[in-house]
Amino acid sequence: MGRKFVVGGNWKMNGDKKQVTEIVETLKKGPLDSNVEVVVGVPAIYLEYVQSIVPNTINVAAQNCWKSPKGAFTGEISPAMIKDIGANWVILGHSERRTIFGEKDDLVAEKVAHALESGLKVIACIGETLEEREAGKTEEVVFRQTKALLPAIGSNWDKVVLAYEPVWAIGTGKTATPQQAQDVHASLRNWLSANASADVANSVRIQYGGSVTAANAKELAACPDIDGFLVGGASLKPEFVDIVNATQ
Ligand SMILES: O=C(CO)COP(=O)(O)O
Repeated sequence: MGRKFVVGGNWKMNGDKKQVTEIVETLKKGPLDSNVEVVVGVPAIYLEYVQSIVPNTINVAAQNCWKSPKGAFTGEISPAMIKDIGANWVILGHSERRTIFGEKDDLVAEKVAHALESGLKVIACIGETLEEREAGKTEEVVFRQTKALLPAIGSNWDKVVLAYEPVWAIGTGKTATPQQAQDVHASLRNWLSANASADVANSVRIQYGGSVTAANAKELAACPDIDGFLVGGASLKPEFVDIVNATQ
């Protein structure tokens, strides 16, 4: 097993040049647990700048990209462009992309396939809404979202991190309990064992995201099937260092 803990900071559409510089300074001071992989999800316009100031122990991710290398797609960026400025990761299928920008499972899958083909690593996000959870459909939804990704990922599971982010826990201060998160992560692993392979199920890292803070990170990190976090609001604050170090 030995899944390396991976913590992502999704800055979303926040920060200006001064603030992103300060965040990077805080991360450089750390100290950050060297056993943890750290990825910062940066607004497109600051990707190259942040890539130029982070130490090589910190990875930089775009928060979205398009599904082809170039062309008449006004306002979009391609995996080739992300790679060109030296970043190696992209976050895809975030619930805000799905709900606000109408991205469906199929489009997310096409983006994942193209990003992987282009040599990027992918944080692929899945998660149910409150309505779906209350209707008892959590597993049905996360399995459907993951199933759409199977052909897109193919044999590239080692380049993929799954982020389970229940939509009702994002930005709400309402964290899933460690048990709720652990249960979904464990059933995802069972599903992957049956639908991908036992090896994929054992080796893929599954992050939890949704109102993770320094105060709740340790308890969540102690769950056997939680292999990291995707952090929104708290990734803009110094407490992100403590979240990275939650397994210490
Ligand atoms: O959406 C998230 C990370 O991608 C979670 O956001 P919050 O940590 O602000 O709830």
